[in-house]
Amino acid sequence: MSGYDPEDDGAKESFARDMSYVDYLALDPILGAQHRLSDAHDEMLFIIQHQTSELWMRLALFELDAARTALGQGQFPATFKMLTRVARIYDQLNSAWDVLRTMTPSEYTRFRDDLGASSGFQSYQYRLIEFVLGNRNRAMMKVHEHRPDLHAMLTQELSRKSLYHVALDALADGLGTRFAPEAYRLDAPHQAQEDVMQAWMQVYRDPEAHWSLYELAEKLVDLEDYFRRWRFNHVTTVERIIGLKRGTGGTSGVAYLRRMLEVELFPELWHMRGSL
Ligand code: HEM
Ligand SMILES: N[C@@H](CC(=O)c1ccccc1NC=O)C(=O)O
Repeated sequence: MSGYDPEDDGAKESFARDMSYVDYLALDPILGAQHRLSDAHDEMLFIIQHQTSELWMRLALFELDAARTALGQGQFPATFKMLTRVARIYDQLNSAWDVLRTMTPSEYTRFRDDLGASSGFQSYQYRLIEFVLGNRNRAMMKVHEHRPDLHAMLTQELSRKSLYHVALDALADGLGTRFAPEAYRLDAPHQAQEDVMQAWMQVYRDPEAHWSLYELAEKLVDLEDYFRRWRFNHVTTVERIIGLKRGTGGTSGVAYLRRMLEVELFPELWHMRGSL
């Protein structure tokens, strides 16, 4: 495109008084926030990988919260669209591990000590996502006590119904039934309930009769499937990079992360499949 001058083409070029791309996207704070603590080349990758993950998690939270509201109002198509978007976000996060995996243990050790006791274990957005979905463990909030604002955000989330609780309301309404209160505990991980499992089985045995609930169930399973892949990619990357060392956050590291692979967000949706 030799000789091309955007001005001849009508491109606006003076932004002294108008909002520009840089202004709108707040690129100064965002692109000025990569503060390496070492001179290790790979630390830049490490920081950006985490910052981009946190940005995608921000969007995931935004969508999950809106999906929860829409579902509470019986707006199934809008809910499905947002849940599909969250699954796509996880697809993005899952692919991103391929970039981080280019870092070897030799390269990571060059700056690991500089990380101190900081760890993804302290990602409040990750914990909020778990809380919104229904995996609620108050013990995970303790690391945020030094930040009353973040602690309050997590506490506030525990006072609301989880996305799964709202899905169970929709399920109960659709089938004209009610579930025992154990299904609705606000501040504990959701435990599989027999009545809920029976209800989902009713839906799967006659999908045509309960199409919206059937679609909702599959969206939730899809979401959990992607979420599980994220956990698996994380633990595999961690093992590849630090082996069985303890985590900077103080946990057993890979052993802890393997244990987390067993978490079930929507247990009845997985358990009932073997009985169909
Ligand atoms: C070199 C790469 C990485 C290593 C070696 C690593 C290591 C670890 C370890 C050992 C833990 C357990 C907690 C601890 O004691 O520190 C952990 C937790 C965690 N990490 Fe990473 N991690 C890496 C990359 C990432 C990335 C890219 C993210 C994306 C945000 C992330 C997010 C998390 C989260 C959310 C937890 C808490 C998981 C839970 O409680 O279930 N990590 N990580
Ligand atoms: N827990 C990691 C350190 C780590 O990965 C980390 C450190 C600071 C900020 C984010 C991190 N990512 C995930 O845990 C480790 O034990 O090496």
